Formats: sequence, C-alpha cells, structure tokens
Amino acid sequence: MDPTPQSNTKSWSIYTRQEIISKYEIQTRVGSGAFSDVYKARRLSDDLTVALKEVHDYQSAFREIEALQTLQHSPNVVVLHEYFWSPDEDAVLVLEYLTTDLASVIRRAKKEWNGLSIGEIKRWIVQILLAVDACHRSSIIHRDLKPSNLLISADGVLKLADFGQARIRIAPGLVSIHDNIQPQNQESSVYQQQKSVAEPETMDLENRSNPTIYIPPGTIEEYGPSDEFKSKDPFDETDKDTNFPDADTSCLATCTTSDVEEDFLKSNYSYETNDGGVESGLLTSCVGTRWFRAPELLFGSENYGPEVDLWSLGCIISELFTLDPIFPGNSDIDQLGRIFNVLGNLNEEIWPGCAQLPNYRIISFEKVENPSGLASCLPNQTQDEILLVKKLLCFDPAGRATAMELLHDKYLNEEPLPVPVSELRVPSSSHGVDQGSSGSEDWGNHRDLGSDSDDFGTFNVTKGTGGDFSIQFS
Ligand SMILES: Nc1ncnc2c1ncn2[C@@H]1O[C@H](COP(=O)(O)OP(=O)(O)OP(=O)(O)O)[C@@H](O)[C@H]1O
Repeated sequence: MDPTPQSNTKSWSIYTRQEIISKYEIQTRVGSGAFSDVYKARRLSDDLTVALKEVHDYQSAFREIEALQTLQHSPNVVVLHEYFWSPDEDAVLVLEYLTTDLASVIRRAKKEWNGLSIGEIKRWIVQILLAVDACHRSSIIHRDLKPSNLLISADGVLKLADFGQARIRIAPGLVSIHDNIQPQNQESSVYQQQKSVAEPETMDLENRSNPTIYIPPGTIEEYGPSDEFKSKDPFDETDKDTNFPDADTSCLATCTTSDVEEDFLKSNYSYETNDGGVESGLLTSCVGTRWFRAPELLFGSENYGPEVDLWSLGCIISELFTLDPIFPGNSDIDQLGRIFNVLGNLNEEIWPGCAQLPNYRIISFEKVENPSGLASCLPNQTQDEILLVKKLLCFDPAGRATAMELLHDKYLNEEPLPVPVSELRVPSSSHGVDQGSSGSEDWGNHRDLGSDSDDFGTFNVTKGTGGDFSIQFS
C-alpha cells in the first residue's frame, strides 16, 4: 500500500513527529474512531508491525494509557509497547498490531461460513470472559465493550482494546496517573522530581518491572498544554461526554454528542444536566455504544459498577449465537423500548431501587403486556445457551453473573468443548483504509435498522413547575 499520507487522511501530524518517524515507518491508516486515528507501522529496530494510535482527546489518551499499563500482563488485552506524550501534540500509543476483530468474524460467519460452530463460539466467549475478568480484577470498567473493540490476531487470540472510556477505580496502595496530576502551584516532592523532565516523552513499557505502579514523568503542567487543557482533569467525567454546546438541547438519558444529533426528540424537550459529578465521585452515564449500553446507563445512573460491562457481554454473546445484534436501538429511547419489549418494563419488583435512577421518573413507557422473553431472541439456541445470556441480560446489575462465574459455567465446560485457539477461523483482515468509526462495514449498515418514531408512535412531554418534565410514550 502507498506509505504516503492519503488525500482523505484526517490527521497529518503524526507524519511530522520526529520522535515517531525516527523509530517507526508509518505505512497506512487502518482505522479511526471518535477520538483517534490508527496507523499500521513498522518498528525500524526489528521490523515488528505495530499499530500507532493517535488519540485526539486528552482524557481518552490518559484513560487508555493507564488502563493498558495496569493490564499489561493480561494475555487477552492488547499490548501497549510504548507511548509518545508531548506538549501540544496528540498522544500516540504504540500497540501490538491485530489484523481483525470480532465484528468481522461475526460478519464473515453470517455471510460466508454459514454460522459458527458451538466449539468456536465457546472459545470466543472464553477469551472475552478472560479479558473482562482481567479488567474487573484490576478495578477497571471498560465501558465500551462491543465486537469491534475485541481485536483478534492472525492466529486467533482475542484482545480487548479501546480503553478510551475506561474507568479505573484505584486499589489501595497503587499510584495512578490520576493521582499524579498536581495543581499548578503545588510543590510536592513528586511534582518537583517530575519538573526536571522537560522534553517530550517516550515511554518504553516493555522494559519496566512494575507496570501497575508506574508513574509517567509527564503531567499536564510540565508539558505546557494548550489553554484548552490547562484546567482539565483528565478524569473529569463531565467533560466531552456531557457538556453539550447548547444547554437546552441535550440528550434525554445517555449519549455521545453524535447521539444527540440523531435523537429525534432533541428539539422537543430540554434536559438539565447534572453537573458536579466529579467532586461527588459520580460517574458519567454517557459511555458505551448504545446497542451494548446497560439499562442503568440509559436511565442516567452515575454510580454504576463493572456490571455495565456484563450487560454488554450479554449482548455480545447473544450476537455470537445469532450473528445479529440483540438490541439495535436507533436512539436511547428506542434502545430502552427494545429492551422492555423483550424483558418487560423496568419496575421496583424486578429491580428494587430502580426508581432512584435519575431518569426513571422522567421517562415512562406504556406497559409491555406480553414481553417476548430472551428465548424469542435466541430461537435456535439450547436452554443452556439461553440461560447463559439470561445470566447477563437482567435489569438488576446485582443479578448479573461475573466474568469469573461464567468461566466456571457448566455450559462452557461441557461437550462440545471450546475448540483450541488454533482451530478458530479468523478473517484475513478487517482493515481497509478509512473504514469509518468502527472499522467494519456491517457496523455502519446496522445503524440503519429500525426507526425511532415507528417504534414508539406518539409521545407527550409534560413540563413540571421546577424545570422538570416527563415524557410519556404510547
Ligand atoms: N492494535 C490495533 N491493531 C490494528 N488495528 C487497530 C488497533 N487498534 C485499533 N485499530 C483499528 O482502529 C479502529 C479505531 O480504534 P479504536 O476503536 O481503538 O479507536 P477509538 O477512537 O477509541 O474508537 P471508538 O470510536 O470505537 O471509541 C479500530 O476499529 C480498528 O479498526
């Protein structure tokens, strides 16, 4: 492929970064996401093929670096070889290069392979569970689990990637990058020590002895960031996800800014965002890709836990069985409606405490008299397979099985057993140049499925006296 920048390449800066091009030959762009461009490159010292991920968002870069450092020794998490961090430039992560992803496996299985064997499905599930278990054991919530973030090597090893939305709950005794961000006038010894590091940094992670307590020498202050970032806490949950340009035109429950643009309701209601979340230790509910987003996030929860990943896991496992997404919602409201149609309405009986969710009383749906049940979404699966999905796709987060529990599940440990990794069928590549946000064509196609207004018909917005409102769907 032509190694020079393409005319439709979004970012050119990586080609001018001396510290990078002196070590890597950049070959071509293989993918891009909401906050990044990813390039295939060759490490000049040993010809190793790597992925260079140029992250355009400061918070995402911080989160991804910290999570990957913590998970460095997990065989089912993408390897971070090193990263480049310099003033006024996007962070560049040097990752192991992986040729394809689970979205491509599912696409190929559907179109060309006439499905996946049970042994293959079980092996993919086991690998995903190992990745998620590694995260949760390290107090990391990934928050964006989906097939296109499950990358796969040419020899069938699945690796969880894209930790740009990860939330790290630091275990006692560990030091995080976050702890290391000091106010500009703080003169702590750690800060003083770090101030002596003035040059752009390259961190070689392969030669570190203790990745979990590694403190990178760079902080926001030392590198003189652009004004935009000077006052930012990289873990400020109220940043890009929730601060929309127009306070009167926000999303109802949870979404990215692009979701807001897509939301058919956006001009019909206003929504007061809940700020101050960081100081109070609350989390943003605006995480994850909608189809895989847990109900508590859709209802605006700000104190959720790793169970949000377990819901996503249930959606992924269901998709491995049927080769179609289980809840392909077109808006957050549509997403909830699809879930209710299958599981029934959310209420205190099913999940005691759900009425406390921020948006629970704001959004009211008509009662689904006859929910179809999960079995209807998995018509060709056995009882054990349906049960496996049921253990994850339940409203009450406390009722969801953990990744470790599922690894011991009878279903995964009985005949037919998971095939060896070497027997997995792996598409040769999912990467083309500039494939769009997911790097997989099917993802874009799925986005067109269904329509909000068709699913929900009319709705009424009632404004309360204190600026509150409710929306009734019929
Ligand atoms: N290690 C890697 N090896 C090969 N390709 C990769 C690698 N990491 C990412 N990619 C490609 O780049 C694309 C974007 O990467 P990634 O999902 O990490 O970025 P993002 O900006 O965080 O995305 P998103 O919008 O999904 O949050 C992926 O879909 C994949 O095609």
